[in-house]
Amino acid sequence: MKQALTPTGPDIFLDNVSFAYEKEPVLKEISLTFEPGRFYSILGPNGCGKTTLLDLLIGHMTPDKGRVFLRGKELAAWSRKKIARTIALVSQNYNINFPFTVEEVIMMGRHPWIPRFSQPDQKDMDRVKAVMARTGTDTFHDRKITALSGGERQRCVFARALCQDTPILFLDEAFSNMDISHTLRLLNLVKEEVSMQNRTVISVFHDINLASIWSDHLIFMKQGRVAACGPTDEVMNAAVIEEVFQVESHVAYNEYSRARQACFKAG
Ligand SMILES: Nc1ncnc2c1ncn2[C@@H]1O[C@H](COP(=O)(O)OP(=O)(O)OP(=O)(O)O)[C@@H](O)[C@H]1O
Repeated sequence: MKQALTPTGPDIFLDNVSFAYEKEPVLKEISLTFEPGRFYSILGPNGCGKTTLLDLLIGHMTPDKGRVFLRGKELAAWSRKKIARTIALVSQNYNINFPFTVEEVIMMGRHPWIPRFSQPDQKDMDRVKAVMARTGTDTFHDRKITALSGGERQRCVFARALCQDTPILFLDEAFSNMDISHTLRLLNLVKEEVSMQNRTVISVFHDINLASIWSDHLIFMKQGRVAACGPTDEVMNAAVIEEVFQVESHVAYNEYSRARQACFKAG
């Protein structure tokens, strides 16, 4: 996946990145390239560094070694506002404890685009309405976020990120609390955004089979390193799953889902 940097090149490029919170490195010598208009999924065991990787890619933390480039320019040189106009994150940890309404929370996604000391204009309001309709959050738009179920809240946070209208979208276990119907609805929506708007999506998944159906590329991580990465059809196999998760599986192409799927057995 690694390639030379060019102005029209990748959206994100990591060059030999390492990072530690304390003494032990959590990410070790990671080099990756993310091209525009593709859906990437990051998979791997608990604690292998998936969320930490997304945090580095959005500039919440800086690498101890190596460099991160966003659209050809080192991330360290980007302002917070410019990053917010370029990358939206649906975080695993979204604690909203103030009783904002759903509509107010989704409108927060427009903030990087609203000039300082200004109010949202008609365009912002229209955008929020359109996203609420697409995500099914319009049915509870006036309810307090603090009074919603886990899945409803997650849909609301997803809608806020979509409203941010960024070319790059990070999803960190963004569907973990959603039922299958809402998960499929939003994954189809994301896929549409990737193909119609040329958005780049990087999603952390625990469900290998969902990742396989929706992703163009898979990145398997293990103990802070990239264990395997490449086009989904090439890396979605039993040997990789066993190496990364230490579980046996049977992996084969499935006609119905039109993707390679893994089966597991008890015992
Ligand atoms: N703020 C922190 N301070 C110290 N260590 C941390 C901190 N955040 C995460 N870690 C550690 O870094 C490692 C990687 O954590 P990370 O959250 O990136 O894993 P993950 O792959 O996203 O895990 P999961 O699948 O459980 O969400 C873990 O061992 C974790 O305990």
